[in-house]
Amino acid sequence: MASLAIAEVNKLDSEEFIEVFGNVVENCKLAAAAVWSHKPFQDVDHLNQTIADFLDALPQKGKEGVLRCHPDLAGRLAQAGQLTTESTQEQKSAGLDQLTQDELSTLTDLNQQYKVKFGFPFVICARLNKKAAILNGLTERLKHGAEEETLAGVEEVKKICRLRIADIVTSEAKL
Ligand SMILES: NC(=O)N[C@H]1NC(=O)NC1=O
Repeated sequence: MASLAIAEVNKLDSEEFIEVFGNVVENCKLAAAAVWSHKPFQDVDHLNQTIADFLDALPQKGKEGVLRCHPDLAGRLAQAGQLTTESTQEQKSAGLDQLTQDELSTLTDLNQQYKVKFGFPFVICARLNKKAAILNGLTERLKHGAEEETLAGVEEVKKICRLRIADIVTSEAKL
């Protein structure tokens, strides 16, 4: 539900901006707090790019920390109904609330192997993937090296972020 024009975004003070954009990177208000100082944003692409630049500029440990702010797909918080509103919708859109017992135990097992190997959770943009693509992606990405996988995870965070921002900011048609 897009409701804010970029001109209105540019008028938000830092507190309001963090309130509105504090979860575009899951559980990471710091990202919103950091990019606020780059306003005015010319358009929604500029806002997206500023967040992407912030994520890219983080050192390896910072990127890992951002990934660690994400809940497991169909994990403990999902089972307990304790995900953020955004994550709840996203996981639902991928069909992760409709897994069979077998699929759930496969996903739980792969998530666990992934965390043991890399030290952070598997992150993928659930709105752009259905459950089969998520299970395949997880199996494939388990074969990666740590640095490669940190970068893959951050690219997924950017996709999640772009879609969340599209729900908040109207994108003006370019004439
Ligand atoms: N672990 C993980 O990928 N979580 C996320 N993915 C997504 O689209 N929303 C999330 O919370």
